Formats: sequence, structure tokens, C-alpha cells
Amino acid sequence: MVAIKVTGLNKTFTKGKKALNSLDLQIDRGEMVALIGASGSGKSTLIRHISGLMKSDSDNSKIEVLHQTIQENGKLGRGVRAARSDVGVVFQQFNLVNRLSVLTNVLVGLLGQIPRWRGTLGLFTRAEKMIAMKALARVGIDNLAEQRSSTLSGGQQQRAAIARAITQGAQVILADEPIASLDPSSARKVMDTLENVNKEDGVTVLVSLHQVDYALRYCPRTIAMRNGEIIFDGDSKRLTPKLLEQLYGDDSLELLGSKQQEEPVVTSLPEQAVA
Ligand SMILES: Nc1ncnc2c1ncn2[C@@H]1O[C@H](COP(=O)(O)OP(=O)(O)OP(=O)(O)O)[C@@H](O)[C@H]1O
Repeated sequence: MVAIKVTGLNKTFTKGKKALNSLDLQIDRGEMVALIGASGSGKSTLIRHISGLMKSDSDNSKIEVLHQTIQENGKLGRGVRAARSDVGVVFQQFNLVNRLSVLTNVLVGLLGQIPRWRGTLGLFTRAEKMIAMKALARVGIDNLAEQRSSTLSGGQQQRAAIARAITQGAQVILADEPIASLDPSSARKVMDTLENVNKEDGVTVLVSLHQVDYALRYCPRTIAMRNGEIIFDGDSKRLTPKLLEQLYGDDSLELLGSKQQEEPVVTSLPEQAVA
């Protein structure tokens, strides 16, 4: 079954320059797919369109998620609200309401499923709180449930956002550079969590990444973008440094960046540098 289908997607912010150019893609249910590309290649713009947060140019295009139309020819589909309830979105930052507890932030995932007045008043039942606590345990931060969200580290905030998507019952998770500002250890925990939700629950995951080594490690399939176009779509293992250089030229160094960061920069001072 198809989870995400994008046909003929165009987006123009500045006249004469397309941020997305005739983009077609299809992702099946249960896949975990990386979206890579140098800065400005169009990853975030694509994810915003799939989640219905941004409208395309008004030409012949269509985006469907789980067979529900998110948008068509630049207009949001009628079922976009219903469709959004199946989609959890994790951003690079600002996923949580800082002044609320972690638990309340995760309970926000249930807002589409409970009467609006209860949501507005923040009145959640014991059973609902249990669901949220289970999700927090799943991502390994149930001990932080009562803390204000502002006190969480970057990686913990990302995991809370994933817990919110689990609580929501999302069938598709769109994660827009969820590890871009994290250290390697926190980044791995976030990616482990996404992998777990994908493998255990069959949730379809599309995750945009700057670093190709995370794509290789976690995602069987990678879609690579450049200048708003898809220039590679296939087995992540095929993305060798050589192929990346062919695809991106000097920009390939940006995509190999985290590998370089994880390697020790200086192991010992050269002898002549010691006074
Ligand atoms: N709101 C906007 N207004 C004008 N131009 C925009 C807007 N959002 C994105 N763009 C442009 O669209 C292009 C694609 O940007 P996008 O943020 O999608 O790239 P990206 O691959 O996600 O980059 P990064 O990795 O730096 O986040 C860029 O040229 C960017 O400047």
C-alpha cells in the first residue's frame, strides 16, 4: 500500500527559480526513507508540502498520504484535517511548548481525538495519560514526564516529539532534520527511536538528514535532492563517497560532514609544536 504519493510538485518562492521542480515520488507503507541534500536543496520545503503546511504552485500536482488528498493543484484537499491526524511531524527545533510539562506536550497528540473543550482546558483522562506515559517510556524519557519541556536537552525534546506522534497514533512520521543540532550520541538515540517505531509499529518514516552516514545506517532507501529535483532514489548502500561526489561535486563534503566530526581532529600535538 502506498503511504506517500507526490505527483508533479512545483514550488516557486522567487520568480524564475523553482524550489521544487516537477517532483514525483512514492513511498510505500512501512518504509524508512532518508531525504538528503545540501543546504537549500528543498528538503524542508518538500516535507512542509507533504504535511500540508505549505501549498504548491497552482499547476497540475497532487500529494496524497495514505490515499487521502493533502493538496491538489495548489489547494488543500477536503480531507486534509483527517489526513493530518495520521501524520506526525518532527521539526529540527521548537517542537514543544516550553512552559508546559513534557507529559502535556505528549498529550497534545490526542487533541484531534477528544472533545475540543477538554483539549482547551487540558483535561485528560487517566487512560489518556497512561497512553502518553507509555509512549514516553517507549522513547526512554518517562522519568522526565513532569518536567517543564524547556528543561529538556535537544535530543530529549526530539524524543518527546516522537512520543507525541506515537500518542497521536500517527501512521506516517515526517521528520525534518531532527538530528541537525544534536551531538552524535543524542542523534543516534533519536534515530534509534525512529527506527524502533518503524520496525515495531510499521510506521512509515521519511526523515531529512544532512549527513549521509545516518542515512546509510538507518534507512534502506535514500532520496537525494539537488536544486529542488530528485537526483537519486534507491538503495542507500549505493551512495558511496564517489557517487556523492558525482551527484554533488564539492557539496558532497557537506553531506559527509558528520563522519568527519566523529573522527578525532587532533590526536596528539606534533613534536615541533611542543615548546
Ligand atoms: N519561505 C521561503 N521564502 C523564500 N524562499 C524560500 C522559503 N523557504 C525556502 N526557500 C528557498 O527554497 C529553497 C529550498 O529551501 P529548503 O529550506 O527547502 O532547503 P533544505 O534542503 O531544507 O535546506 P537546509 O538543509 O538548509 O534546511 C532555498 O533556495 C530556500 O532559500
